[in-house]
Amino acid sequence: MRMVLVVACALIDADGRILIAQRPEGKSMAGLWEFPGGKVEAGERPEACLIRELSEELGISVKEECLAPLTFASHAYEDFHLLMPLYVCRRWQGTPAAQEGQTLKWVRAGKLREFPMPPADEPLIPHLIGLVGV
Ligand SMILES: Nc1nc2c([nH]c(=O)n2[C@H]2C[C@H](O)[C@@H](COP(=O)(O)OP(=O)(O)OP(=O)(O)O)O2)c(=O)[nH]1
Repeated sequence: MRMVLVVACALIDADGRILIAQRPEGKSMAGLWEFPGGKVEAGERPEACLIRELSEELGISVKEECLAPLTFASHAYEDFHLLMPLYVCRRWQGTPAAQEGQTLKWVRAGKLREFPMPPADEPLIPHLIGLVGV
């Protein structure tokens, strides 16, 4: 099966809340809440991809040394297999604001289950709860 590499990031604020974004209408899995990030382009390093996506999607600037790997998702969708490293980041420049029509929300890790997420993301939640608490 086709393997798709997507990098994603849990931004964590000073209160320990995590930023999620709602996929806009017209995209696959529209309406579901996800971690900011996106597909790694040919020849691109995953960390560079994530820094690019965070800038494009949220208008923030992140330094590579502020990205810490937490875990990854490995999930078989119908038409591709998703491999998605999840980084966490507690330090960035600027204020995250939706640049691409998404809806953003800061939520406690223990509340993530209240927001419908892609099936690949569900196993990530306990790792985030382990990191920041409920
Ligand atoms: N950014 C992000 N993508 C996720 C998450 N969980 C998850 O299954 N995905 C999937 C959705 C998409 O298939 C892919 C990310 O693609 P993308 O955001 O760069 O591009 P896209 O929506 O335009 O892609 P597409 O699905 O429409 O082809 O990874 C997540 O938490 N964050």
